[in-house]
Parts: sequence; structure tokens; C-alpha cells
Amino acid sequence: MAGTILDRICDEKRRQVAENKSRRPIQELLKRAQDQAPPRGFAAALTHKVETTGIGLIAEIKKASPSAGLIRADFKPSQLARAYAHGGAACLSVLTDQRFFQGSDADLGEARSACDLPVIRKDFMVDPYQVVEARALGADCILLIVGALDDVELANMESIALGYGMDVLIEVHDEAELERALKLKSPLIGINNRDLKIMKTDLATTERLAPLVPGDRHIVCESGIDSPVDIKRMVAAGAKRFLIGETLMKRPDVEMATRVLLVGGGATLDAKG
Ligand SMILES: O=P(O)(O)OC[C@@H](O)[C@@H](O)c1c[nH]c2ccccc12
Repeated sequence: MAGTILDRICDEKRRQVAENKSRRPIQELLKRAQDQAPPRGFAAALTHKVETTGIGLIAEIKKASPSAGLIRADFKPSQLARAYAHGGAACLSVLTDQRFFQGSDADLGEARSACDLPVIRKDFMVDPYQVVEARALGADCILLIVGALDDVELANMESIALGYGMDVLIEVHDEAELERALKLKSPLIGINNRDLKIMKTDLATTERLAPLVPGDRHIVCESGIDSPVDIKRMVAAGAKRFLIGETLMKRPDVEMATRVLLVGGGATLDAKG
């Protein structure tokens, strides 16, 4: 049987990383990573918004995806970053994968320098080289997808990221993956409502897994959130942190859409409104 979409993406990623390694030796990246200002504090910014407004939003900058195709034609990462910041997001997520999401490393730099929000490099990490690359690009957090990595790879990449002072979002989709995620150090546990193996979303995933997440970890409810009603449903399931892309990226006025979603979902306004 042919592999899943996730397998295909990761195979392609391994090819790209091999290419990048020969083009840009790790020594060069290590130096660039070292020259960066310290990370902005991704998990801390989320917690701050949760404490001040009730909801911490990671707003995603995503031009296209394998499941949706082209999401937004008018795509300017710096403008979108400012809109999300003014709309009340705690953090940004920037897709840097080119082949499947039409993103780029440059998008991350543009978004991050346009505002003061912490940024997660949203990509498929299959090699420690990419963690150093993320820091060299200025990323404040990385994503590790449990379903794509073994325990040794996860622990290794997590420790490199934590060593740089970055945060790590550990993404799971089922009970077995959650159990493996809980062996790691990072408190940020992303429950992906989208099954990356078949690209279908179901909010019941968060309802099923949230009760199994210990109180010292923070649930990030990811994917498929369409409306304030969905937010309220996920809050009732125990989520206070959200990762939302498509719904916001499809709206012409992204700032307004962000605010409407947050306030409609039950967030109170903080000082910035
Ligand atoms: O656009 P949505 O349905 O709101 O989802 C955002 C985010 O959760 C999704 O883009 C995502 C979650 N995990 C990923 C891993 C790789 C690529 C993308 C993702």
C-alpha cells in the first residue's frame, strides 16, 4: 500500500534536508542561530493571554494546504502578522513548507519582524538540522509531530530546541501518541483534530484526549475550528489554547475575523482590546 500523506511529506522533507545540508553546512547555521536575539517566549505569551483574556490564540499564516488547496491568494506575511497581532492573537504560526503548503522560510522572517509576537516555525521536522535552522531563522518555537518521529528523535530534537531557549509544541492525534508525548519535557501538548494520515478533521479528538492530559501540561487545540461555537465546545472540553489557520485566512479582514472569533468564543478584552 502507498504511504499516507504524512509519510509522503516526511520523505520529501528528508530529501530536502539532505540537499540543504550540502548547500548550507551545519556550522554556518549554528553560527547564525547563535547570533540571534533570544527567543520571545512562546509558551509564556500564550499563558499570559489565557490569564488576561481566558483564551490564548496561535494564529496561523498559511497560504495553501494539501487538504484545502489554495487558501489565500492575497498573501502578505507581514500584513497578516500585524492583523493577527492587532486582532488579539498571543502568538503566530508560520508554515514554512514549500512543496505542500506554498510557504517559505522568508515568510517566517517577514511575519516575525512585522510584530512582536512569538512565532512557531510550522514545518515537518525530521532531522535535528531543521531545529538549528529554525533558530537561525529566528523561530521562538518548533513543532514536533509524534506520529512522524520515534522516541529517540523526539527527545533529541526537543533537547536541542530547549537548549536554545525555544519552546516546543508536541503534536498528537491519538492515545498512544499522547502517552509518548508525556514522556517528553515540554508542557505544550497539541491535540490535532486533523488526522494527518487521511486529512480529515473531527473536534471529538480533543474531547476524547483532553481528559487524559495531566494538569501540569497545556492543551493546544489544533485544526478544524470554524466558529465561536467550536471554540466554546473546545473550552468545555478543557482547552484554553488554540491553533487556528484556515478559518481566519479565508476572511478578507483578518484582524476583524480574529477579534470576532476570540470574543465570540468567550474571550474578554485585554488592555489592547
Ligand atoms: O487551518 P486549521 O484547520 O485551523 O489548522 C491549523 C493547524 O492546526 C494546522 O495547519 C496544522 C496542525 N498541525 C499541522 C502539522 C503540519 C501542517 C499543518 C498543521
